[in-house]
Amino acid sequence: MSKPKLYIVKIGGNVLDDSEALQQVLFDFSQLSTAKILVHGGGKIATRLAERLGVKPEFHNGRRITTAEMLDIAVMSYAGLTNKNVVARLQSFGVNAIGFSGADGSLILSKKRPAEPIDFGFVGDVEKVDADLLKKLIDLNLTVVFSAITHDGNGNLLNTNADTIASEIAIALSEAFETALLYCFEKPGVLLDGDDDSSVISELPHPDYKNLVENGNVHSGMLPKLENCFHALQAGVAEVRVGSALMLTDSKAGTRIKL
Ligand SMILES: Nc1ncnc2c1ncn2[C@@H]1O[C@H](COP(=O)(O)OP(=O)(O)O)[C@@H](O)[C@H]1O
Ligand SMILES: CC(=O)N[C@@H](CCC(=O)OP(=O)(O)O)C(=O)O
Repeated sequence: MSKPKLYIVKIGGNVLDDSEALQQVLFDFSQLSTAKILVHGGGKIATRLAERLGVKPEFHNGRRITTAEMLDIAVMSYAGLTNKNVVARLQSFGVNAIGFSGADGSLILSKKRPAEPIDFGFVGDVEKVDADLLKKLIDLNLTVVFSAITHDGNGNLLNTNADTIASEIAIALSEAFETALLYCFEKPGVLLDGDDDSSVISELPHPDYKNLVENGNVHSGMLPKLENCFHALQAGVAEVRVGSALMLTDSKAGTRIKL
């Protein structure tokens, strides 16, 4: 018997930061007729909140260093304001959305990243996703909305990259579902030329990706995103695409990642 389809859709910081773009992506998400899970980031919003609160955001090679103060802000911003806004908007579209961090129901357990070679602070690497509980929530017709916060099982919350949360959830649910992992961001796909939106690469197999990295066509946030994509495919996720909200209504939109 074939498995039921499950969409895991991740929305990035620039989309969350643009009220109209967010409304469109959430509406399109609400129209998916199969089971679905939403994962959101919000790095940009947390950085702005930190600045407003007089906390200096710190980064190493573009990746956030989560100090104790920054962790508090991340929890307030991701698991609080952003998560609840997304849930409320989905409710307005008739989706029975329920917002969680990884600590809720212990849905995502993580481990604090070692301080060597670089100390990223209170950052968690995903150890376990409770696929059974997620499946039960899906069976209840609930649409889970995850923020980028997990826990270590010892009472500590940890900041966890939202792209990684999305790929680990997709992997954990791939036994029970035919999983489609969609990374929605502000561009139409992986671009050959970052400044030219018409240069979308429609299919990206791993050898081509390696060439793009060598030639500098793919850089910064797109590097870990694509690493998550290939990891997900290797671990049994059926379909992985990167692109704009158009992917939710058009199966040909965005960049299809291949092994
Ligand atoms: N070849 C490429 N095509 C598209 N975007 C790219 C490319 N190389 C680097 N990028 C950058 O990657 C960013 C997306 O990564 P990131 O900011 O982590 O996404 P998200 O908004 O999902 O968190 C884009 O905003 C863009 O600046
Ligand atoms: C550990 C880590 O990288 N945490 C991310 C979580 C938010 C996120 O992933 O947001 P985007 O998807 O909008 O980038 C951060 O604090 O920036």
